[in-house]
Amino acid sequence: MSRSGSERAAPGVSIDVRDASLVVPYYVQPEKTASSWLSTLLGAATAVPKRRFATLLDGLTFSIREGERVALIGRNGAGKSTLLRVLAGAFEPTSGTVEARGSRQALLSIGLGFNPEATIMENIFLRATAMGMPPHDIRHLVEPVLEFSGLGEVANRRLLTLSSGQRMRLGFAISTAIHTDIILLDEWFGAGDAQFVKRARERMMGRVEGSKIVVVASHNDALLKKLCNRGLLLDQGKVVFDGSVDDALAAYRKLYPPPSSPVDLAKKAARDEAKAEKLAKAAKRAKKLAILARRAADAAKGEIVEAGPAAVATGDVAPAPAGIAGPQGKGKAAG
Ligand SMILES: Nc1ncnc2c1ncn2[C@@H]1O[C@H](COP(=O)(O)OP(=O)(O)OP(=O)(O)O)[C@@H](O)[C@H]1O
Repeated sequence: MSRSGSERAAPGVSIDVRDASLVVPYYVQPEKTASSWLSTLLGAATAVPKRRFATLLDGLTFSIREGERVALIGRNGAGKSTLLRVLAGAFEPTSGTVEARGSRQALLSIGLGFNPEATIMENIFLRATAMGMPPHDIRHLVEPVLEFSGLGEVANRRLLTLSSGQRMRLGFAISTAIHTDIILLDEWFGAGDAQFVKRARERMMGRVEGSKIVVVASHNDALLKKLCNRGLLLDQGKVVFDGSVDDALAAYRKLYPPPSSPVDLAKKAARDEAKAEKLAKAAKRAKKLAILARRAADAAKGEIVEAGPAAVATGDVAPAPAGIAGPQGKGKAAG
């Protein structure tokens, strides 16, 4: 790793993670082989699930300072979203510490924290309260949120009457309505109609530019290169590389080489076929040479060879004369 996690904390906006781990319990059904649907049903109803523990984050230590825009890189299940949740304060690490200085805003799950029975207006209040905003600030937030989400006309309808795209708009509008020092983003999303997506992107870029620390988890290399100036590579809940985005992406590709494209696969198949053809030709030539060599050896011993030159020329193995069986060159014709 090219950066040390033991730098001293500087004043200002920062995130310090020290030996943080997150271990969670989960339950698994015991494996059973049932002989009939009835025993399958009974087994499922009576089996006691077993408790296991999963280490989602494993002894992470790093610091993020003002001006840093960190890309979280890693394959599916590496722990990126879990780490973002820990950085956002939604999950407490089971050991170690996470200290964040500065106001934080996380865009993790846009629809999280909504009450489907409450109206859109009420949901704006609920969500903004959950984000820690004082009531007098929330009042100023309502109009801009309704305007940005384009839901002003239906502000008094219950949330459950909205489409999923409309809910996403509302969630996005609320989450990005305020400026914070630290912004935590999970994947770049593109839901909604093209016009909204364009506005959402513009707003997001504005928020990213106006934030002092940005942490973004994404599988979009181009986006990460554009947004970030530091890359953390996660693998199985551990930070396995910390450095520039380009170097982190290169380390990721080294760890998990990308699968070949269909074009590459077709080219490789053609190369393999040509190689196999070459090998077959070489084997045929070797066979001919072996026959010629054997004949020469037989001739030298003064024996009669029972194969015509045409057969040898076409590459076929010289047949034994009819009625006489046995391996070639073993003196079948001599008797
Ligand atoms: N509540 C849970 N109980 C047990 N395992 C969990 C739980 N939540 C997540 N996991 C596991 O933790 C691991 C990390 O998940 P996480 O969502 O952080 O990965 P990720 O890097 O964000 O993946 P992706 O790129 O797919 O979004 C996964 O193996 C996942 O199955």
